[in-house]
Amino acid sequence: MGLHILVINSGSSSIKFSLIEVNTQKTIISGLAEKLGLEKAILHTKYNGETQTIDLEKNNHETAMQAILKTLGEKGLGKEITAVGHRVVHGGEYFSSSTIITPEVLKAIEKCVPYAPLHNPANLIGITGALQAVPELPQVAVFDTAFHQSLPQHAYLYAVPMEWYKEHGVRRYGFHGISYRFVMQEAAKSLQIPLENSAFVCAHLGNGASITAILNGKSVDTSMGFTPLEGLVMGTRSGDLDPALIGYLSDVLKKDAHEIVDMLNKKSGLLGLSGLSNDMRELEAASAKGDEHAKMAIEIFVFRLAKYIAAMSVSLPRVDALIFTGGIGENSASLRKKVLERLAVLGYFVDEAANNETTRGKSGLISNQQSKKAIVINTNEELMIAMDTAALVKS
Ligand SMILES: Nc1ncnc2c1ncn2[C@@H]1O[C@H](COP(=O)(O)OP(=O)(O)O)[C@@H](O)[C@H]1O
Ligand SMILES: CC(=O)OP(=O)(O)O
Ligand SMILES: [Mg+2]
Repeated sequence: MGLHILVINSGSSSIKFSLIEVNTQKTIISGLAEKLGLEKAILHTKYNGETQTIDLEKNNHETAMQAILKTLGEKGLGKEITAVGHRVVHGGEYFSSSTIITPEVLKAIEKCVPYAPLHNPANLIGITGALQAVPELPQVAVFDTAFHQSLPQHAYLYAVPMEWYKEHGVRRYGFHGISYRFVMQEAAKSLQIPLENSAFVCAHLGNGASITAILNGKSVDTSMGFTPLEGLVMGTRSGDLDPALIGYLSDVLKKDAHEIVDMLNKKSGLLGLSGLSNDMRELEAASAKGDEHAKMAIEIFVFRLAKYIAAMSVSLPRVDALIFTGGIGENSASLRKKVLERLAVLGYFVDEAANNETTRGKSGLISNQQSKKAIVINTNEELMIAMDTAALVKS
């Protein structure tokens, strides 16, 4: 019997889980506990092609973790778990790779809470919930930031007083590293390029969106910064803007800086522009029906992304391939086409047939013979977490 890893991605109001058999890379069972902290928390489970939904007795993360483990137990899967792997969003400068969770590791993750007040507290609750529920199992933390610890100083420092970096950790950290690590390996395999001698620009376009320049398997530049707010236009996040806006808006809206930042995180991006939705699928449907705001939101998303692809190209000596991943990158053929059209100046040209609707959700090249290579790669953050966890537990 191979190693079975329970992967936990604990967010502020949800816990996503999957049980992964590492040797076969199969997901045996997966699910989502949602509406935690709200009125009626529920747990959805997908097993053997069937979906089951149950109400949770209490609406907190501990109850959700217990319910997840109980469900695994009822299906006879509880005893098979070898270890638990957790996604942790912010590891600061403490972690450049995944690590077995010890009391010291927990303390370091706690120290990063002020850097990621939306994410790290939820990650910690997921970890403590699992430690309470299955104290006998090894637990591993896999960080979104770790992959970007290879950033050179010129890419991670902001042009602000140096004391801010030295005393307060003000720098660009970068995120989505779990996805980038998985996707670059898959891209190298698919293009038959050795990873140690490769140069990729990789766009991870999900609800959160970022882009990274990857040289020889290492991050050398990335669009997200001190927090996951910087860079591209996202579902509900603004991405880049003039920081002077925070002072101005604080005055005219009579809100403090934290409230403004909260609105930049939760009420901006595609949602703010369209006034309709943070969801690209819904915006594409609305745009097709003539909704001008949805159309504009998509255009701004595409424009910023194309600009960033150009910028990231400058961080590399050459570009072997442009990679699209994440829910939008993997599924939206029309968005990829719009982006490549803006990149003709860099030598990218779409292959209409390869990039058509029937290739939705599939990995593969989408550029034509004359073009520099552009490729879609499906990400799998859960599998990456499971593989890291298995490797640490084995060693
Ligand atoms: N067929 C599709 N066409 C366009 N956008 C899609 C499609 N499928 C998923 N998406 C978009 O992908 C985004 C979610 O990406 P995903 O990577 O699943 O999110 P998360 O960051 O929450 O993991 C949403 O904006 C969703 O609308
Ligand atoms: C770090 C981050 O932005 O994560 P997500 O895309 O899951 O929101
Ligand atoms: Mg995501």
